Amino acid sequence: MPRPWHYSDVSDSSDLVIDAAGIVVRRGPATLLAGVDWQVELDERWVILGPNGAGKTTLLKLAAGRLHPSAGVMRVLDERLGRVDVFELRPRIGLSTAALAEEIPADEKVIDVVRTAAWGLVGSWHERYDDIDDARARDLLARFGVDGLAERTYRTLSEGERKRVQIARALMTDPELLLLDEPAAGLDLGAREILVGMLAELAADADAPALVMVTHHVEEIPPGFTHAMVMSGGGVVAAGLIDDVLTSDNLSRAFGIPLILERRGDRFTARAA
Ligand SMILES: Nc1ncnc2c1ncn2[C@@H]1O[C@H](COP(=O)(O)OP(=O)(O)OP(=O)(O)O)[C@@H](O)[C@H]1O
Repeated sequence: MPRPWHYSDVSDSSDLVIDAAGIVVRRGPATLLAGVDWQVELDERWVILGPNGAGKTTLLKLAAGRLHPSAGVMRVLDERLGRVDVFELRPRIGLSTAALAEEIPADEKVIDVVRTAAWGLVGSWHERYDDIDDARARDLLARFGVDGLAERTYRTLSEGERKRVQIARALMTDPELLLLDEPAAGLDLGAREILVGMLAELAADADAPALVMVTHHVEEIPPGFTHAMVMSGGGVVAAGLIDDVLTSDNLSRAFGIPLILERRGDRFTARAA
């Protein structure tokens, strides 16, 4: 079976990694996204915020090439969804979601959770790995401070350790775009702060892919994130530079209650007004 991609692949894509114009997603009578415009460049780090049901995960699925718009034009890494072979596009995009994590077999070894991404698999089968795969997987685990757990069974890890393994896995194919859906969900305060610190390091790395992170909590926004989108009811309340978009007004509009957003240094907090 040929490998679907090579680490040395050089992309000739432009700096625009996501270009969404007038995106509508309908499911039966429901409109999940109602005319979303969004552009993301290679060196940008985005956070997407919004209440339950706002359409955040739906937008992330589009960006991951796992959903097509009902209307509008969605280009990801210079490829237009609907015209590109998504199986060629997907290895260029790192994705970490709770739904993907649920597919990891409980008895899988941690190193295999990461390595199998090289084959686009979840769960090892009879695939063979080159030394380069093994070294890359171990480097990524080390980057997230979990290399000492490489031979452990995935199910024996704490939630915080699992989340870090999932992000290491999402980076395995050296993607040009990394999409993280609620990476800090369910973590205790210490585990959250460790993860936020690691994502801040990733955000500061000029060689890192473009980053898009969905979260419910402004406290989880890593330092160094440059842009924000606030969503509500399938639409965009505001999108752009983080300082312009993350305001008490925009959050209050999106969540439907008066909120006060405060920034201290490079971190945010929010509470009811
Ligand atoms: N297949 C579907 N058919 C009908 N409605 C759907 C379908 N999938 C999602 N929805 C609805 O679309 C809306 C947006 O869902 P989405 O998961 O994108 O929201 P979200 O902002 O990620 O929410 P959360 O913060 O709760 O994860 C929700 O109201 C959801 O119930």
